[in-house]
Amino acid sequence: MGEPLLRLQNITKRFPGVVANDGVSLEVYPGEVLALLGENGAGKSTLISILYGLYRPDEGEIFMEGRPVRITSPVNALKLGIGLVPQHPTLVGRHTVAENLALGIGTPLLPARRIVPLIERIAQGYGLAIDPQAHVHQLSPGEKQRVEIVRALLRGAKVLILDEPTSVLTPQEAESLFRVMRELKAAGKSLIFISHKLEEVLAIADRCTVLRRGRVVGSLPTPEASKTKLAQMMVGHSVSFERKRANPQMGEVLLRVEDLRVRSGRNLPALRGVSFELCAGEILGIAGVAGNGQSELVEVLAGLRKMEGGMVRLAGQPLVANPARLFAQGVAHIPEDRIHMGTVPSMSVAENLALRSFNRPPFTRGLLLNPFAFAAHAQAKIREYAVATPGLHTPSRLLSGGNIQKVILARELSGQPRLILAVHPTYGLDIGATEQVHRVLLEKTYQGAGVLLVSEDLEELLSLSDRIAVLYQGRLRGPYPVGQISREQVGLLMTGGEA
Ligand SMILES: Nc1ncnc2c1ncn2[C@@H]1O[C@H](COP(=O)(O)OP(=O)(O)OP(=O)(O)O)[C@@H](O)[C@H]1O
Repeated sequence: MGEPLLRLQNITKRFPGVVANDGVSLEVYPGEVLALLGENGAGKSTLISILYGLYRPDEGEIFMEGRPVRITSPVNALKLGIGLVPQHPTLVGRHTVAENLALGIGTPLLPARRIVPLIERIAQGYGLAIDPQAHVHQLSPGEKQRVEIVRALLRGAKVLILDEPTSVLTPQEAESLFRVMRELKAAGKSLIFISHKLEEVLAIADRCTVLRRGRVVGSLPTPEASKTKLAQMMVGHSVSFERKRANPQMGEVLLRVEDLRVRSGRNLPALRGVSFELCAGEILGIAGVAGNGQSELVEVLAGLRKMEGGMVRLAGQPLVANPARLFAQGVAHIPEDRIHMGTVPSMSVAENLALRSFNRPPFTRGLLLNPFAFAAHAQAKIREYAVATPGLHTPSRLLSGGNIQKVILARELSGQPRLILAVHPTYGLDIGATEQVHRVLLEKTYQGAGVLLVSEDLEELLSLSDRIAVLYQGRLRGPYPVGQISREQVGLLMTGGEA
């Protein structure tokens, strides 16, 4: 394969209480897609942050085209030819694509019009469909991602790091991203691809490197890999991939939504007359590209947003728009913005785990808080949900994304919720944690809870839901029983097409 384009040798990065990267060595060759896999907290983001100049390693060396380099900042990383396509685009919404790409290109005053031909050349060369004159706020998640790819290429990236790039894409958009990735490969670029979705990894990667607890547990060429083998390497034991739903026991109608109309934060119509029912014991999947009314729907049901019109009944009673009362009535909410809405980042893991019930026994003793109860509760939940944390008193902002999600799940799903509003409940979770969340959600339905599952992950929706509905521009299509609609049909409805 010749000389690697990028080589890491014995990279170690320590944080208080954890070794996030422990002697990591890996290499990426020109024209290769390397998948980087690992459980939550395995050290993937830390490694990327080192490559992109956000963190400095404590030990180890990095070589670019055979020469040792020190990556001191993102600007420096780009100069060396390392570009990052972030999970959440960092573009300025009110500017055009060309204006965004002209920003920070090294010559800050490059006029946007001079950059248009450059953008067009790159876009055409790699099959990236983007319009340089479009305003960024009008773009879909897939289009924004393409702009980020062009930005990295425009600045001369030879190695492109794609951090969970398909998590916000429809199946059709993901396919077109893969076509672009193949073009980039053919042009000799190296790609580092991070994903928890093993089907994708097998479809696009040339080699897979698996991290566990900060160490490389192995690298293998994709033709020698399988889902079972990779999962085994990641979690250290075997994992099953069967369709998970069996014998739903549906009860009475639990939630009835009639002609619901809601305005968004920007006072635009977000839901334009949505009606559906959800039964006790049922999982109703809501598919859709982000921004089509999903957030507003869940916020209304969680008591966080006012309705403009229509009716919502929970167990026959009109819904009271008060989050604390709804929680007391058994409505659990796994929010979309888990860091800001789901946790208090500066509070400890133990405190975050008790946030919903800290003012009740056993957490109170008379007028005082009982620290032993907090600790005992936290220890039990950390064990049950396998939260990787240096300790009970670690502020939750220091946990990896997946582990913050586990803290929220552990808190919201304890007790006996009747209605679970689960928004992307496994977003960013590794396969082991995903399995566990799925198991808990299924268990809750067997105990009679109804689940509204909002997800962008079609595999998840199809493997868990009993029925699936699609939100597109504030209108609901379906619900359809899950056996009667294919993955491709859901994908088409998500982009406004006909199934
Ligand atoms: N700034 C920090 N301070 C302290 N600990 C940190 C910091 N950043 C990461 N860690 C810890 O380092 C370990 C590796 O985390 P990292 O975010 O790299 O994992 P990851 O593989 O990207 O996980 P995920 O899939 O959940 O994003 C975790 O135990 C995490 O809690």
